[in-house]
Amino acid sequence: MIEVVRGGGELFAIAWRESRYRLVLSVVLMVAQASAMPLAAPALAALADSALAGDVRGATTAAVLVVVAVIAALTAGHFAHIFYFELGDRAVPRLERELIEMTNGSAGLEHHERPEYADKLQVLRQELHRAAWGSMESLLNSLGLLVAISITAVLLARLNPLLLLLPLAAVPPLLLGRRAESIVNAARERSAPPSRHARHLFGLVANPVSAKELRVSGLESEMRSRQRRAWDDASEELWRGERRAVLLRAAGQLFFAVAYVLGTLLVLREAVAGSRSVGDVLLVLTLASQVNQQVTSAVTALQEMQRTGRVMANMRWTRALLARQAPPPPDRDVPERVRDGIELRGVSFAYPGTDRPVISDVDLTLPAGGTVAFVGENGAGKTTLVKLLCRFYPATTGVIEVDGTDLARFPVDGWRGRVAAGFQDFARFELLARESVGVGELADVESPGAVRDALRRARAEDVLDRLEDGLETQLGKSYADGAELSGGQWQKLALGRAMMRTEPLLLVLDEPTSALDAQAEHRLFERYAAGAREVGRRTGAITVLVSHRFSTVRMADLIVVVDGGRVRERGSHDELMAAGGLYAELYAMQAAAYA
Ligand SMILES: Nc1ncnc2c1ncn2[C@@H]1O[C@H](COP(=O)(O)OP(=O)(O)OP(=O)(O)O)[C@@H](O)[C@H]1O
Repeated sequence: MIEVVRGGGELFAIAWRESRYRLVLSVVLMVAQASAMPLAAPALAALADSALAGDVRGATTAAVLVVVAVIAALTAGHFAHIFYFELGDRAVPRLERELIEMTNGSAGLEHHERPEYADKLQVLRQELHRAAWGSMESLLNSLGLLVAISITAVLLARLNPLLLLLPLAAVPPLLLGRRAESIVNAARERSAPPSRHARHLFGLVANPVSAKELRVSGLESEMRSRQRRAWDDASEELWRGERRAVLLRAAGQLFFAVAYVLGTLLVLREAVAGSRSVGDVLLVLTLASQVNQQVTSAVTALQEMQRTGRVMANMRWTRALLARQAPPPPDRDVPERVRDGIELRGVSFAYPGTDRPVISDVDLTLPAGGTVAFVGENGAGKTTLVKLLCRFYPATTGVIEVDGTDLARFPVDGWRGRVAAGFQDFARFELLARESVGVGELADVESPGAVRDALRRARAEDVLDRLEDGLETQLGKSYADGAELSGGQWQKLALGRAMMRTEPLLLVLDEPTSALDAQAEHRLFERYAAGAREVGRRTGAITVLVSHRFSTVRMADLIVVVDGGRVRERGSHDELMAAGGLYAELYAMQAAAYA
């Protein structure tokens, strides 16, 4: 209940900030609508009694009041709708903006690793529109209902205090309604993982990129049946919750129906005994049926408000999670150049939500101006080391220092502004080709010269030759006239993007050329290494290269062999070959495979 009140209050505050006059008008009109019907009941009773007594004047006045009340009940809500619809419409983008800013504007990627974050985000995505705007309606409805219930209670109490039990009979349906809602909520959260899995499988089956693999491996029907099973699991979970909820709500309504009949009989008995008028019987019949209506609306409004409460609570949870993740306030400026190097001391790391360390006790120096290659088998921890260097996550223990200063003391944005990176799982920006590359350094996105230079450094100019309008070609299948590129071409553009920063302190190339053939990669890195040394002389920039191809790796100044999250060997190619360890073994194996 506290969550409902808190969520309602937060929504009210958003509406107040968005437009005060719309909020005030909505409240006034909704209250007018809600109180009109209970007020029409005594007017109707007076009409009946006056008519029976032959009092034409009294009957006419009462009839006018009834008409006015009915007109207000029929129209005020519609006018209110105009205003609160706009309020809801404004609240949605406001909440969406906050959600986008929270999830994308945070410093790290930690939250993306948490399953409970994924679950809450899914609920938020599904419910945000409905909650923001449906709840604006139910918030105002609830206010109106509160007024209507109060008027009804006073009128009933004047007839017979026992009738006050009638609104009280609304409590069990309310409680059962709440219970039903939490059952549905729990079912929804339980169904989120299988439903996410089903969506993922649907994406795989529908995606042209995976379509090739699925067909070659004959996986289509297996994927379809898995997708169906996951969907069935999610639906079954939801339906089970919904069925239980419906039964609980029906039981609550039945309870109220019995109370309604008893209440009516109470006044009818007094009327038969002559102590009550026909108008009184009419009054109780009308009011009691309204109480029923009010209860149903209150339950619905409460359910809707619970949804709002949950959305707002999820927003608070996400806000708090991201606030916990916020890095400590920076107290050092990012240096203009790296003098000595980057040093990892006793660095260990486990992904958030897991306790298995994937990096253990790493002590490593990446010398300024040098090219360092990380090699090792799949899952060894190479990419994780790169992510730590980019400050996507803080190390669980240990410290990473740049020239003796803890990396965590620099502003995250400042550090990232001096990191250039190309990843194996690169993004495909379906923009103009110039923008798709240029966003690597936003300040130069409008400069065709800077973009061409970056593409040259990435040896990716040839991609432009195939584009009708060169740099100004729209890319991507989402556009009718968009040019679709091959995987290798997209990757070359991503590499060009990584080359947009001309003065990085750290350049990370995490298998950014896996879609290229080994020779192309080798040539690219030869040329690149020469350029990197040049930049290295100027800014002390360190290049970190992750590759499985030893022909590329061997040209690095320092090769680090990562194995099971630990540094197993380090040295130049010649030193490691002479040592005859894991590197020499892997090198020989690959050389034999290519021979
Ligand atoms: N987001 C994540 N959450 C939990 N564990 C992860 C996550 N990403 C990677 N891991 C685990 O961390 C370990 C190291 O993975 P990492 O991607 O760093 O290896 P890698 O050496 O780069 O492998 P590859 O050569 O296949 O790219 C693996 O056991 C992997 O399962």
